[in-house]
Amino acid sequence: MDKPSPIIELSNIKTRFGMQRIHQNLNLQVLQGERLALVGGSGCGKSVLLSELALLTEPEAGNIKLFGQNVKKLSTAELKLMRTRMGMMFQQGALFTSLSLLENVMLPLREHQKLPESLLKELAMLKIQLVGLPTNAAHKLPQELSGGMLKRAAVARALALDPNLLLLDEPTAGLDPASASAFDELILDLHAKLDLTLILVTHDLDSLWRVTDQVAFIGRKRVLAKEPMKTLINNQDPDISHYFANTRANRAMTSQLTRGETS
Ligand SMILES: Nc1ncnc2c1ncn2[C@@H]1O[C@H](COP(=O)(O)OP(=O)(O)OP(=O)(O)O)[C@@H](O)[C@H]1O
Repeated sequence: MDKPSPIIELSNIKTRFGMQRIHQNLNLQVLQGERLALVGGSGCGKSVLLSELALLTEPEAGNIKLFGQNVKKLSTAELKLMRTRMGMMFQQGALFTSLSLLENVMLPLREHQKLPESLLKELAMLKIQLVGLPTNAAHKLPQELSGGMLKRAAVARALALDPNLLLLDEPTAGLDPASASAFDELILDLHAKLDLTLILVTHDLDSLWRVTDQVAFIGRKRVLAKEPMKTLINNQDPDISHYFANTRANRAMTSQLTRGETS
């Protein structure tokens, strides 16, 4: 089998807000099909990096290559097309509260695909079912859904345009352990069914063990390591070992050992 090609190549990314330097010469490569988490201490710039990858914000300097193309060289129309190849799930779901779940999922379809209304509805319903939501949830408003359902709804919207790359910002934050675990299984299932590359920002150690095959650790304003959880946990870099040296990490490792490894 051919070696997977890089879907993301970040080189020498520099980001700052005013005097605050966030990334300094950050490099990262993500291969097609990977299930990668971005981890690191609070405020190290994980969400900012995710929004740069989603082309929502621009770094101060450096190169971003997505799907083999340098984004700086793309026209406005090409950038718009590239955005449709990425689905982003925001931390708070970011659904429009005045629209039903169905209408929320139809929004990106309506914007990008000139299709009859009935077909748009049908496509949106398929996405709602794909994320394991009951069809009767489609006509509910976001505030009528539970936390776990809201997360699934946000994923349904992120998948509306059949993206190749799915970006998830703290997908299990705020969920109870059973819902978080069910959400991890959903992500794994979608990855397998839809041939996706996944990038998730998470502090959830159970998700790190269960969902990812690679973890990029951000510290000292750059990527200090990119490796599977089982080697990262033993990485001797002081920032990495400090991050994992707590009881929650040990608890997750124990639970991983008892659940068996994913791959
Ligand atoms: N639009 C902005 N303007 C100014 N500062 C910002 C902006 N967005 C983020 N920051 C700052 O950049 C830093 C990195 O933020 P980011 O949200 O990426 O951190 P994070 O690693 O995701 O943290 P956490 O794990 O706590 O969510 C923080 O200090 C944050 O306050």
